[in-house]
Amino acid sequence: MIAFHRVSLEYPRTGTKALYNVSLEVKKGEFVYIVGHSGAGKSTLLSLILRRLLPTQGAVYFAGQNLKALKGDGVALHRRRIGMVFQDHRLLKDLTVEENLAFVLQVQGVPRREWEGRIYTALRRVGLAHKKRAFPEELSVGEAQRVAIARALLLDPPVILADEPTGNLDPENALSVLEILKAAHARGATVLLATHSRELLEAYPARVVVLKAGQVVRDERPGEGGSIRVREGPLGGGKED
Ligand SMILES: Nc1ncnc2c1ncn2[C@@H]1O[C@H](COP(=O)(O)OP(=O)(O)OP(=O)(O)O)[C@@H](O)[C@H]1O
Repeated sequence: MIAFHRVSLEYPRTGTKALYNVSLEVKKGEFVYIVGHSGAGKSTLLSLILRRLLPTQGAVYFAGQNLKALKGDGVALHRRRIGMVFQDHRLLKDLTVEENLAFVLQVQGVPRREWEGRIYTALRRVGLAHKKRAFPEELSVGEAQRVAIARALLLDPPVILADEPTGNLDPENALSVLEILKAAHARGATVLLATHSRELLEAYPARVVVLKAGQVVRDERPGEGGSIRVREGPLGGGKED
């Protein structure tokens, strides 16, 4: 589904080498944690999949297609295949929950007759159908993040990228976000989740890719090499191992 072939990424303005020679393959339907210290390159890796960035060297493939070859509409169509969730909810504050979701459907050209059903399904999946008329500031932090996930899942994208989606949440809300992502995974989505949270990895063991200073230093699936437990260091405890 997603493949990195010897990808390096240098940010041109600062010369920061954020990724170096990363090769990685994620199969359709996999659930993958991306972990590593702050600055290890997790967000950069997700931005390359979104094609917000192009590699300085190497290539990123999505469903067999080199993302570098996408032009014009191709980029927008590519991004439709991806549901993106960030640490902050990024909801539009002057729109209600249902208007926030309708806005996405409008932008994506979904026929108006489908809006109500799609919005209801998406909100029900995150347990917030009863909040459709609330404004973002009338929601708790956890609820707002669940609405943001509902928005990301509106078009049933085959791939979900979540960049530290539980970073602002208490453990209970973090686990409910994980449950929603697990359910999307169970419906067949490929999920990449960048996180510092050891609790998530323990609550739902899955493949773990560890980045350190822009390189993949570990890549383990549950049951492989005995354990997927990641040591104290790479989860962002602040000290290098
Ligand atoms: N737009 C940018 N321009 C220049 N350098 C950048 C940019 N974005 C990130 N970097 C640098 O690239 C490196 C990787 O950053 P990245 O955001 O990918 O790390 P991360 O693992 O997601 O960190 P965090 O856990 O703090 O979000 C860091 O050294 C960072 O300072």
